[in-house]
Amino acid sequence: MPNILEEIVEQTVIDLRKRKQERSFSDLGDLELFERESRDFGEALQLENDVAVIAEIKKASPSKGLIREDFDPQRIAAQYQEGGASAISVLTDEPAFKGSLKYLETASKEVSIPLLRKDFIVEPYQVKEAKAFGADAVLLIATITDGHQLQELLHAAKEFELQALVECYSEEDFEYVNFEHVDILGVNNRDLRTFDVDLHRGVELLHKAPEDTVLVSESGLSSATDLQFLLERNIDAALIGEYFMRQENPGEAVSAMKSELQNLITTETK
Ligand SMILES: O=C(O)c1ccccc1NCC(=O)[C@H](O)[C@H](O)COP(=O)(O)O
Repeated sequence: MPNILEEIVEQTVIDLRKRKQERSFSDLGDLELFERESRDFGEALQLENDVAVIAEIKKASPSKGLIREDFDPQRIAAQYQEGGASAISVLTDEPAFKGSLKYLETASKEVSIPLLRKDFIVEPYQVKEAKAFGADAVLLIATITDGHQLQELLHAAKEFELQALVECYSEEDFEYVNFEHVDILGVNNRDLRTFDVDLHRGVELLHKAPEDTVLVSESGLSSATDLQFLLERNIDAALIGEYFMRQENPGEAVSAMKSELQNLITTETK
């Protein structure tokens, strides 16, 4: 596992320990949103002649520090939905990303499109927490788990009626992924040792998944040309955070990127 992930997970586990002392696993089931019916994340990512955009609510990151000063998760969620995002990813990790479960809860009450909890999930407690704060899907990072742990987390996701986006960074991570239980695969284009982004490498890895897997390209995407690159290679969805968060109206930026992609497609088929 790259060092940066080791550091993030170490802090996440300390933070998680505190939350578990404040609220037990069974008490999570008493929270208001726990009974809410999940929205279909996987289905939302499968569009005809288009790339679904998973727009991310991301205040800060370890590589860039504070990304957005004027940060109102409720407004951003509403703008993303209005701009045509297919789903929203909410970073809930506090130590490294200044995220919060409260942002997830706020977004869940604001929009009707599916929500992904983006965090560093290592225990079933965090999966139940995702459900209790309004998520429809969880990100499970293969490289921070072993095969057994990943299976346990996938099982928890199923129990709480959440879908799972399983994320790989490298070919070695595929060892832990049992595709009989994984329908949605993401590959992170960012090399965590150098922070360099390589879309070609990401797509190459995604194509190693079985044919009916929903494929998601993650990180470093910032233009309609990037989406066109993905569309031409049969990638279903793009997870985009920093680029949208740096725009004045993140939702208008989603809408502009999606229309530009359609223009590019039409121009090239003329
Ligand atoms: O964003 C980071 O710096 C980062 C560093 C270490 C581990 C994960 C990291 N990001 C999480 C993500 O995967 C991204 O937030 C997500 O894919 C969106 O990426 P981007 O569009 O580049 O903000």
